[in-house]
Amino acid sequence: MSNHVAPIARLAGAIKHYGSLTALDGLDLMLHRGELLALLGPNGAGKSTAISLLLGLIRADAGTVELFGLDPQQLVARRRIGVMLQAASLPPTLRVEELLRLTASYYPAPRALLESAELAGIGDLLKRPYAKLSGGQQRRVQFAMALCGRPELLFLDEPTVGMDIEARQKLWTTIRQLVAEGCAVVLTTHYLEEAEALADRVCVMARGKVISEGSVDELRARVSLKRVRCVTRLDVQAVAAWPEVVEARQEGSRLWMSTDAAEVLVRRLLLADAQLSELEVQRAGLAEAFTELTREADSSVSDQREAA
Ligand SMILES: Nc1ncnc2c1ncn2[C@@H]1O[C@H](COP(=O)(O)OP(=O)(O)OP(=O)(O)O)[C@@H](O)[C@H]1O
Repeated sequence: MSNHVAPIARLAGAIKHYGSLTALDGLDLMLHRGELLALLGPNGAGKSTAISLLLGLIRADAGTVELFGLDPQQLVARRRIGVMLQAASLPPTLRVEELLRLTASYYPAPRALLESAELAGIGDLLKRPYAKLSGGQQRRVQFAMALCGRPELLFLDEPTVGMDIEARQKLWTTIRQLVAEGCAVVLTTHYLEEAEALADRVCVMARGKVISEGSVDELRARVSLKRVRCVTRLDVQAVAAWPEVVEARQEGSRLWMSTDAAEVLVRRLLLADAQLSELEVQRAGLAEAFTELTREADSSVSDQREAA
């Protein structure tokens, strides 16, 4: 993505304190048109705080926060975005159709009602009262509300929590379609396969800062871990205690391990079990990369504390 084009959203050196707690500690983030950025990080990393700043819901204590080059609290900037937050409190007596019409009325050039409903897969829910829907159905309605204004930028905070597999796949397909049409998306998720499936770029946050940033492939390549799988009689707990094994677990008939010394581990496995079969070695997935990156960030903070 070209960096010469003005970003759609930008945080530069953003700092946010809640009392003595530092929620954002000089956060830098940038997003361009047609780009899907996944914001990952453990609980409390500052993801929702970063989104709240970009939505103009809270103010930064220091640093720059811009939406379309403007202060996010300006209505003209907010009319160009769609939002799906974690907790949505909506008037419970309204029917889905009424909620969608009401939301669309805030935007200058909204989509037709049926188009929004189709994109979110809620065509059959339009006449139903919102409060009577299941959690997953309510999330789909919230998605329809987020996209009904034809936004140039969508904020999706944990969008697929509570959705079944079919609803999640439908949402992913629609997100891809919107991005292909030029819409930018900021996605936060704890489902790493969701970031893996959708993101052009991933920012891993910890303690209010970006600790690693790149494409899914770049993040994977940045960590040295490999994933080893095989069918073996060896005991998972015994293998987990080997020094070259970072993590081990049983998955059905297979033993699954992550390691930073794949060759050493493979030699040891083959020596320990001559009957071992179906051996596979792969580069780490995003999940292992994420765990290793956040663990590195944790240990560098405790090293600094010990040195102080
Ligand atoms: N309104 C608030 N008042 C006080 N502390 C807050 C407030 N909002 C967030 N925090 C704190 O700021 C830190 C960052 O929170 P934030 O919700 O941004 O994290 P997050 O990465 O979105 O976490 P999660 O993955 O759990 O949603 C946390 O320590 C949280 O407890």
